Amino acid sequence: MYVVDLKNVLKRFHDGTQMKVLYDNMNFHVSEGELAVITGRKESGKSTLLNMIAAMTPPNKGKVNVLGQDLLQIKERHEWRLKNIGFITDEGCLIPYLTVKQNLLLGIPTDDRNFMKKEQEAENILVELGFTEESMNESLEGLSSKEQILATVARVFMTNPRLILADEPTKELTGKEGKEVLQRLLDFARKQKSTVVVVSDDESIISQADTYFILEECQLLEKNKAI
Ligand SMILES: Nc1ncnc2c1ncn2[C@@H]1O[C@H](COP(=O)(O)OP(=O)(O)OP(=O)(O)O)[C@@H](O)[C@H]1O
Repeated sequence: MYVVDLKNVLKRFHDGTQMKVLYDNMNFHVSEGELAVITGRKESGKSTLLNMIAAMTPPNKGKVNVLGQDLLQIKERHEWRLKNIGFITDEGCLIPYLTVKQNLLLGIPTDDRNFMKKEQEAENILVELGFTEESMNESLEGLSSKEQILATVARVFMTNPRLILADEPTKELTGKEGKEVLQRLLDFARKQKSTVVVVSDDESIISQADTYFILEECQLLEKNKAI
């Protein structure tokens, strides 16, 4: 079974003056545990593709099946997404004045009988991602951009998602820092056996991909990794 399976997908938007076709009769699939990397020129539809896989925007035609589920048939899309998908972008979704650890434990009351277990889990994830005791107890706004993105990654891993979608998560970082964040993300995903679809043109990530695609002329073309 494919974790992501798009068949004959058409997606178009009207920008007010004309119709823009992003994909036409496009097919794309990713197997369980794989790392698929997607690149493409600006505004070719990379973010829209991840949004479609996360059931945030439907195709105009064709089928989108994710984790064995026809997305058009899901009634509670938000719940389904929270349960199954980890979405990582460079836009912060955490609360700046809370500490990293508090952000990871958000929504779990301290008197919940699982709180201590969850706290331990949060600490383990943060240590794995390179946080120290001190930095995990620092408010988010006191951290570097690199640490803030790693905190977002940690929050996603707290939900143990089967599928991780990452949309240029390190766009705002320098080459070296960006590579480090992506590498930590991939190492952790591999350990959790999550399937990953990442939009990135970082060559060190492309070289580790199981499959590598370029979004071009309304199609996802599979490319040889030797670029
Ligand atoms: N909800 C929408 N309504 C109208 N047009 C949209 C909508 N979402 C995306 N588009 C258009 O679709 C095109 C592709 O957008 P998308 O963000 O998916 O591309 P991208 O490849 O991720 O771009 P970038 O490389 O700049 O991040 C753009 O022209 C964008 O304006």
